[in-house]
Amino acid sequence: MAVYTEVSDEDLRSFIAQYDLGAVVSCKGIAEGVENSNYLLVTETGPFILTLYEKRVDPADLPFFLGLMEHLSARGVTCPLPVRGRDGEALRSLCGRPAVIVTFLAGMWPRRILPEHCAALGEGLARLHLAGADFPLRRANALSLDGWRTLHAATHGRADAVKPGLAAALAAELAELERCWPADLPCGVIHADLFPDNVFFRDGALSGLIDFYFACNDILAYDVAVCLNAWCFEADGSFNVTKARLMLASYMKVRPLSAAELEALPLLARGSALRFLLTRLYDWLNTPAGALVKRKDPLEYLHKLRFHQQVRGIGEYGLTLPAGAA
Ligand SMILES: Nc1ncnc2c1ncn2[C@@H]1O[C@H](COP(=O)(O)OP(=O)(O)OP(=O)(O)O)[C@@H](O)[C@H]1O
Ligand SMILES: N[C@@H](CCO)C(=O)O
Repeated sequence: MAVYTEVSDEDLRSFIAQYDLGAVVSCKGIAEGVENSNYLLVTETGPFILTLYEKRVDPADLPFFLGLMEHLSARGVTCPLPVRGRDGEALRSLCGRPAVIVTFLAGMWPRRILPEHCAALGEGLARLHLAGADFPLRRANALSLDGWRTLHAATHGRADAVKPGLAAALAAELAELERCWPADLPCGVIHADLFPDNVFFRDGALSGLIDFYFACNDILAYDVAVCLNAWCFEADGSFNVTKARLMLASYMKVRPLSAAELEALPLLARGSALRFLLTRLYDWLNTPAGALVKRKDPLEYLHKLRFHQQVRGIGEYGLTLPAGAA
């Protein structure tokens, strides 16, 4: 469970006194997520989410994340809205951590992913990309090539303890991606972590997106590749081409992908697989025994990386190149 920082009743009462939310009715740690401490906070005026930002969030990035949620929400993308206190500020400090209250989104993330979820996700992702186009703040992707190199250096020495040969496989893949990572694809604001547990559905329809704390400016099709990995593989490791085709086709109805973006997908999917393999590996090796957080399996992403290394064309993702493309 992701509650790294315990908040005492007294600290919470004086924190909430800075808002017009009424008195606290209850505040319970949420047993999901791995990055930040999240609480379901119920006050006299309704439910909210209280987040204390932990390890991977640089406080200097919070204006980008919070501003982005406000920007997207104003353009019809349903996502949490930061709640401002009486002083007009949304971002403050609690228990020595940066902390924010955001609005509560109704809905549930899908525990069993169906093809129709993938179709809705594709459309939602494309709408997010269009809505983010005029967001004025910028944030580089801290978990792209340079960040992977740093994580690689921090995990290299112990990777083989997780799986023999993993260290060499990671070194070779990182070197290859550094050599041929695309430099001229369309960029914009991406979510960068749009896994099923960050997408809520209600009555069968996508009802909202959460967890913008990896959002940044990067290659738009990289976000599509993150979703291919997170949504289109089955629990047994097999790739579900029907889900991929539906996701990509729905995305392209809202924001068509160019031939160059489509051709780059296998490479971008390898990069995305390496990103989650490295962050999971780092956490695997560095999460203290007894921590109240469930470590995610890095090797799931080694398997996905291997899959994309074998892909020879986007036909394997259920698509054909547009007419006239090389
Ligand atoms: N605005 C919200 N409305 C409703 N529930 C929310 C909201 N924000 C977070 N939650 C709940 O808290 C859980 C964890 O939130 P979140 O995914 O943001 O945490 P995290 O630690 O950043 O996780 P991750 O590992 O996905 O990066 C979600 O799965 C959801 O159940
Ligand atoms: N979505 C990430 C965890 C949060 O970054 C993963 O599954 O590894």
